[in-house]
Amino acid sequence: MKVIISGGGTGGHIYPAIAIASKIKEKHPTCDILFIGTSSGLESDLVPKAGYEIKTITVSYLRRKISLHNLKSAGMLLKGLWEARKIIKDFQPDIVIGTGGFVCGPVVYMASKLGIKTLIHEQNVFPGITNKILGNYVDRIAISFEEAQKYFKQKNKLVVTGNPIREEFFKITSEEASLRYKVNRPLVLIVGGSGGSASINKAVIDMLVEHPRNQFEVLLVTGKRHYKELMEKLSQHKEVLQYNRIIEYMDDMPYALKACDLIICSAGAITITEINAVGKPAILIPKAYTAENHQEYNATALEARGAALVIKEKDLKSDYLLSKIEEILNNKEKLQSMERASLDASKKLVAEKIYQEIIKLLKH
Ligand SMILES: CC(=O)N[C@H]1[C@@H](OP(=O)(O)OP(=O)(O)OC[C@H]2O[C@@H](n3ccc(=O)[nH]c3=O)[C@H](O)[C@@H]2O)O[C@H](CO)[C@@H](O)[C@@H]1O
Repeated sequence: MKVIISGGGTGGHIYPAIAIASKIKEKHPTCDILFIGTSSGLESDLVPKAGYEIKTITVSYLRRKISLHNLKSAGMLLKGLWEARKIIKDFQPDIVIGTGGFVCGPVVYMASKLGIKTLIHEQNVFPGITNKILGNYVDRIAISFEEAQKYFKQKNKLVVTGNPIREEFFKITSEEASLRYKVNRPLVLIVGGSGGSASINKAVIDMLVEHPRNQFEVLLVTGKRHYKELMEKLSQHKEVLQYNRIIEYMDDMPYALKACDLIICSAGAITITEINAVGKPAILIPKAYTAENHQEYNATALEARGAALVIKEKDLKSDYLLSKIEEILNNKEKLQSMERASLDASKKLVAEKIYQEIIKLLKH
């Protein structure tokens, strides 16, 4: 069996792609899997680390207005289509899978034009533009939330699977996780998605500068591009680092998430799925600039289930954040009911369901 998987830009598109690849490998150990991404996306780092080969193509995004950039983008799109065609023809896959991000547009489109079976996976309640367009060409559309069905016209192609995440989230025990990350205070993990969030970082740093030593310990993951500047700022506030931990990227998210008592994060769909898998309560701060404001849809869906509290970026102030953290941590009943609701929202066997869809397509 030969499979091409494409998806990239941010972790929210790459980790599901890796989870699908691992499931296929588990079922077919001799299967050949090739990833297609871009050289600038996070995938060129994460995919080889996960043990898979990746080839890169040229991609750009189109802006709404006609501009010099747009003409250049159109040229790059043609180049990307041509490069994708060559890789697909050389590799001869049985199926091509897309997990979102601009890069999977030319790859999955070209595969469908070449008559190869295709499946896309959408992680969010509100679908991304690439997947919405690809919906017209692919054989199957796997979605993660029932609420997403209304945004796709091609009802007969839809299947609700949930978001596939790394197996470790289901396997690690609390004891193993605590050994790695826990101290003698409650642990509050804070992360603004795979790229970090400037507004979350600011509110948290302001909070810690004001209150460096709390009843809880903060483990802040800043995102690589924000780290240096924040650490420079903190050089005058040594006590913040004495009582809390600040890192640029968390390579060990399954352990850190399992070890924490509360997570504060932006509302990326994969992080939310991981939170539910380990049954943690969350404060969600949707990134306001995301396409069609899709993070707010993700966040509200979890809040409606009683597993999260949502703070809009415009309301995010350090004092307010501190009061909400304390309110949740100090109310055992609330904490436990949020934990239960979070676990209840978790979908099981997602990668297996997607794998079964792949097999069905290949049999036809
Ligand atoms: C700004 C933007 O448009 N973000 C989108 C992107 O998010 P983004 O990549 O930020 O989103 P997610 O929160 O969905 O996923 C992040 C992934 O990276 C991992 N991680 C993150 C930080 C870290 O230090 N270590 C680590 O391993 C998380 O565990 C998770 O697996 O794709 C998601 C899925 O389509 C969307 O819902 C998000 O809205």
